Amino acid sequence: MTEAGQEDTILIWGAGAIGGILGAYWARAGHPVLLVDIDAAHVAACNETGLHIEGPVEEFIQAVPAATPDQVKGTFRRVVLAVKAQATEAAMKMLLPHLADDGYILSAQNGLNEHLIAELAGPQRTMGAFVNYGSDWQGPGRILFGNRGAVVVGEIDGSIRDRTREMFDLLKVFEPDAVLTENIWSYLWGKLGYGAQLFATALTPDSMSANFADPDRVPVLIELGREVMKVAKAENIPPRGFNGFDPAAYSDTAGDAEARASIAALAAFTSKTAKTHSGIWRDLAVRKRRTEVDPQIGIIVTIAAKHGLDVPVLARLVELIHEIEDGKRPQSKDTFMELDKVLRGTAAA
Ligand SMILES: NC(=O)C1=CN([C@@H]2O[C@H](COP(=O)(O)OP(=O)(O)OC[C@H]3O[C@@H](n4cnc5c(N)ncnc54)[C@H](OP(=O)(O)O)[C@@H]3O)[C@@H](O)[C@H]2O)C=CC1
Ligand SMILES: CC(C)(CO)C(=O)C(=O)O
Repeated sequence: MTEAGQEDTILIWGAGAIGGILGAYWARAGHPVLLVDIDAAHVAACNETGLHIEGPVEEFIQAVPAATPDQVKGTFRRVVLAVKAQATEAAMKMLLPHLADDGYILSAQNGLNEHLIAELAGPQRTMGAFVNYGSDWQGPGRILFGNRGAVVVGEIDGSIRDRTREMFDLLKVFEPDAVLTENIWSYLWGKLGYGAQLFATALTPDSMSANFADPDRVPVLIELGREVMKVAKAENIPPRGFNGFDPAAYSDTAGDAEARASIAALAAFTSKTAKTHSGIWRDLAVRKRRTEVDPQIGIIVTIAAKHGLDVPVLARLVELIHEIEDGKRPQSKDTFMELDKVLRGTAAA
């Protein structure tokens, strides 16, 4: 599909909601891009009719070359990995033969995938990113761009290199307010806090905003933020805020008023998107597939245990998501309120 020697083409591995948007914007701006996805129908649609970006942010159709993994030839200097976290290892095995020795992989994912990428590709070939824009893969060749959101790039060792500035400039093509950081882990841990809250919203059929606005659910949402921030502190990471999520509001020195204000800000931010529900909700309710709960939330429980910390609400959240995945529980407010029982110490042993 792509000839050897085309090292400057940006390879986007995983061309769904997040990768597809990046690819469409970069291609429109004249950057050479190749989308790679295991969904053959999506690849065919991108090649035949172009990628349709839909929704309130911008609507356009962009021609972008696309390939399935087996069709990719040659090596590339810049690879963006945008698969779900649980697909990282399999995708890495497919893409590593195509990564130039002096190239890098940018993780445009939720979670701490940069650790696994660094293990497999080497820390020198790993770059971190935090993305909080909202998008949904709708079907072959169609992606909803629901809302703009924070976009941050940084090296995993905190250095700022020519390649980091180059990627920063590329991200600004797509998101003018993108940020270049010397501490990408701060943002990734901030997103883990927000991510835990989003996983809880996916226990119900309700929108993200309706969950954040429900007074019954606020204590649990606050506690999830607090548990994640406690673990971040033990890891010596000072989490950064974005788009209504204020990590300081969940610290051990903050009171309920600060935490409630952050939840209200999240209710407001999530009310202004065409992507009304999280990707987790979508995996469960629409795509009927397993979620990223183990690499995103399970990993926090594991890290907490290493520090001797108790995170019972996070641990129960992992169980409840698995029970929904396994068809043992519905997405309902009752399921959400199982977390409240843990918080109040009234859960059955
Ligand atoms: N969507 C959003 O609004 C946001 C998502 N994120 C994060 O971004 C990451 C990507 O999520 P998102 O774009 O939503 O996910 P999508 O499922 O929309 O896109 C991922 C794409 O990668 C494909 N894929 C899976 N395995 C491989 C592989 N081995 N090689 C090539 N392609 C593969 C998938 O195919 P198939 O579906 O057939 O498996 C799918 O088309 C996740 O970590 C998510 O949490 C972060 C912020 C916002
Ligand atoms: C923050 C959000 C909701 C995208 O905006 C997300 O990360 C998700 O869908 O999981």
